[in-house]
Amino acid sequence: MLVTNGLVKSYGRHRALDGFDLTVEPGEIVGLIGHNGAGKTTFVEIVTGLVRPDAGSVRIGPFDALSEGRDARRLVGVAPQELALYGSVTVRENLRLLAGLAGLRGRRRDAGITRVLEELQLSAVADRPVGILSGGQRRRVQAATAMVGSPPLLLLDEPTAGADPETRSALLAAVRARAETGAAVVYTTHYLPELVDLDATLAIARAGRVIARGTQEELTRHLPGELRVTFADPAEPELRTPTKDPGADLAALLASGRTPASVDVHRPGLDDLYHSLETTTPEAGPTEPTTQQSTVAQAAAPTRTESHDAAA
Ligand SMILES: Nc1ncnc2c1ncn2[C@@H]1O[C@H](COP(=O)(O)OP(=O)(O)OP(=O)(O)O)[C@@H](O)[C@H]1O
Repeated sequence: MLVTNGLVKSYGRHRALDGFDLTVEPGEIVGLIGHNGAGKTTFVEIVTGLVRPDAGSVRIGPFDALSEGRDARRLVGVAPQELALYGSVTVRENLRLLAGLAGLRGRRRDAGITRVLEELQLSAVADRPVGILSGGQRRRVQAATAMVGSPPLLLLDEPTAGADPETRSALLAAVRARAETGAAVVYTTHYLPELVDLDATLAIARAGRVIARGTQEELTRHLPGELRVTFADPAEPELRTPTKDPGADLAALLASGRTPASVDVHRPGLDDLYHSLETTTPEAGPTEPTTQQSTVAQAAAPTRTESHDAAA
C-alpha cells in the first residue's frame, strides 16, 4: 500500500532523511520507532505531501505521490504530531469537514462520524468545541479525523502521547480494527508496549534510515535472554546471567552441584531490542542481519518471563 525508496531530505547541512526505505502492506501495522530526531516525523510529512524530498520515491496504492499527489493523498489519513484542528468549532464539525474532504457525503458521512466517535470514546464531547477539550481528548479527535474517511493508509504520529490508560486502549483497539479491515498503518510511538498490543511489525529508524525491519519475533529471537536462578541456600545470592541456550546453561548449573530454589527465563523483548540497537553504530547496523521489508504476519513474541519451580 505504501512503498518508499531512498528518501533523502536535508535541512541546510543536516540530513533529516538519508536513504529512508519503508514498505507497508494492506492490513499491516508498522511500529516506526527511533530516537528523537531519527526522521520519523519528516518521513510522515513527506508521505502526506507536506514536505518534498530531495531524492527518492513514494508510492501510495497505484499512485506516485510526488507526481500524483492529489490522488495519492485521498488514500491517506494522517494524525500529525503537532495537532491541526479547528479549535472554535465542535468535534463533530471537525470530523464533518475531514469526512467531506475524504469524499464522504450524507448518510455514509454521518455513519463514519458516529463509528469513529464511538471507537475513540468521543461521543460525550462530540458537540463541544475542540478548543475547550483536554490535551488527551484533542489527540483522540486528531486520530478520529485521520480515521473518519476509512482511508486505506493511516499515518499516526505518536497518537497516544498524553493519553490516559483507558483512552490509550480505546485508540489501540480502533487502530487494530482498521488494520483488520485492510488498512495499512504506520504508527510512531516512544511507548514500546503499545506495539506488542498492536502486534505490529517494526521499523527502527536511526539517523534518517530504517536500520532494522521485521516482525517482533524476527528482530528479537537472536538476542540473549536472561537466566535468573535463586538457590535453596539463602546465603547464595540470586544469579542473573545472559543466555542464548537456557536449557544448556541450566544443565551446567545443576551439574555443578548447586541446588536452585526457582528458575526464571526472561525472554528478550522490545526494550532489549531497542537497547541492543543503541549500542551499535549506525554504519555497522545491528549485530545480526535484519529482515528488510519483511511483511511476515507472524505472531509477535512479547516480553515474557517463563517460570518453573525447580525441584530442590
Ligand atoms: N523544518 C525543519 N527545519 C530544520 N530541521 C528540521 C526540520 N524538520 C526536522 N528537522 C530536523 O530533522 C531531524 C529529524 O527530525 P524529525 O522530526 O523527523 O525526527 P523524529 O524522529 O520525528 O523525532 P521525534 O521522536 O522527536 O518526534 C531532526 O534533527 C530535526 O531537527
